[in-house]
Amino acid sequence: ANSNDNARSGRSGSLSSIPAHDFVQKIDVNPPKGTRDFPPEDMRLRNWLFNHFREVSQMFAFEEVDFPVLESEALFIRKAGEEIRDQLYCFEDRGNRRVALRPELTPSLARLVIQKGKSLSLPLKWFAVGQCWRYERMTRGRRREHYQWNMDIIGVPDVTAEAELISSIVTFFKRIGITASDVGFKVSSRKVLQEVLRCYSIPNELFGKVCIIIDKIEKLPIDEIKKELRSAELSDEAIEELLQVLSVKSLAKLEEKLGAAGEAVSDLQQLFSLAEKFGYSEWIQFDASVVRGLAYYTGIVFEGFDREGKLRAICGGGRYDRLLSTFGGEDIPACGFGFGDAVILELLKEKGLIPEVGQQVENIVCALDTDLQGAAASVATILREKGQSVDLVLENKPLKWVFKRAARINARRLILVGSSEWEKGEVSVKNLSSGEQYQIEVDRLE
Ligand SMILES: CC(=O)Nc1cnc2ccccc2c1
Repeated sequence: ANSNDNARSGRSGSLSSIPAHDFVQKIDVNPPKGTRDFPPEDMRLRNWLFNHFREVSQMFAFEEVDFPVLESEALFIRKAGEEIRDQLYCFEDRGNRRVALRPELTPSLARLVIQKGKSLSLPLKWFAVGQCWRYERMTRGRRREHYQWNMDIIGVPDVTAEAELISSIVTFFKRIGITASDVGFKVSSRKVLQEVLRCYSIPNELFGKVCIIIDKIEKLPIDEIKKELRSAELSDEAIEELLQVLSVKSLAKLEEKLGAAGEAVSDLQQLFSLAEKFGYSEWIQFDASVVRGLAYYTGIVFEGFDREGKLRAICGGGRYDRLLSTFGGEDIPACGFGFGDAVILELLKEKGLIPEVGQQVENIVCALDTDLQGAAASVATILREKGQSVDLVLENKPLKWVFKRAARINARRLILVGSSEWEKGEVSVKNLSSGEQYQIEVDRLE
């Protein structure tokens, strides 16, 4: 039995005579593997970032939504060989239900759209900022959670929707000081793959799987890619043609290859001309090799990248016109993107753009002796009712301590409640930036 048992059974004398600390097992005070705490300074930076996510979303008239972090596992079971599936944080709950911590937000959004069905008036413009999870063997020491900003447009079949989404991300980048020389967007369409596969009469079911294999093209040796494509029943001829098309460097060359009649070329041409109207042409480039690693994309796909090539993709998205029917709903055209909270902070660090977000408190209020603690509380309440922030000193502390705290919380002014002033209904105020000092009736404080 461990020492706790002794304590409980009292075998070793009465508890009070023994310091409790002998018995309590120290728990691990770190957060679970792959997860983070957000102490105040980190939380201020996170709020700074998420406030920009929200302000841009609202500037584009998107409405905020959210979903449970816990979903039925079935929502994420796809058979296309995605990494996100291999790392699903899934388990059986105490009701023997197969559940999962969401690895992404889009399937939950699709579920809610189906649930709401006809009561929704299209188009929907929804955004969310939510924590997403993956279960990786800690061999890779990577994080198991991150926060993702998503924006989705549901009910618009035109590439005007994708153009709008890219515009919102460009707006976000500009707000935080990132320029077109720092990052760009690689843009392509999965209809390119579709048109090639159709020439080789590859069945549609294989489309998702082929995309997931192609998405690994920069991570695996080309022979491995070919091997996986062969095991997906593609002929060598189809594989060669596929890899050929994926290396096309311009929209003009693509048109030569696929002809101008196909949707792939016309969608991309429309997107690039819209980009000009939106004013973000210098942010985007055609890159046939972009397919993204999610099986459900069906059209335009794009990803934000750092031009120095040091970091992983900053964000990514695309059109997913067939997702709802995979859950038994009626298909509604849709597109969206996901923007994680990790890579962007690495980029901001690289560019020296991490903002100084200190605590900002307007007032620190302190009673000069204990029998004025109530008076100090009433002063704090008056100021708070005027909408001001107040750090009320809650114990009888020496002035030296109060000044140190005032500096640490970056208070604008110090309000001292002293007996002689209080008898006149006044307090004494010290402006902590100018040093100016004066007495004033509390009601005249603003
Ligand atoms: C760089 C990083 O933290 N990526 C990350 C971290 N956690 C995740 C959790 C779920 C899905 C994708 C994830 C991706």
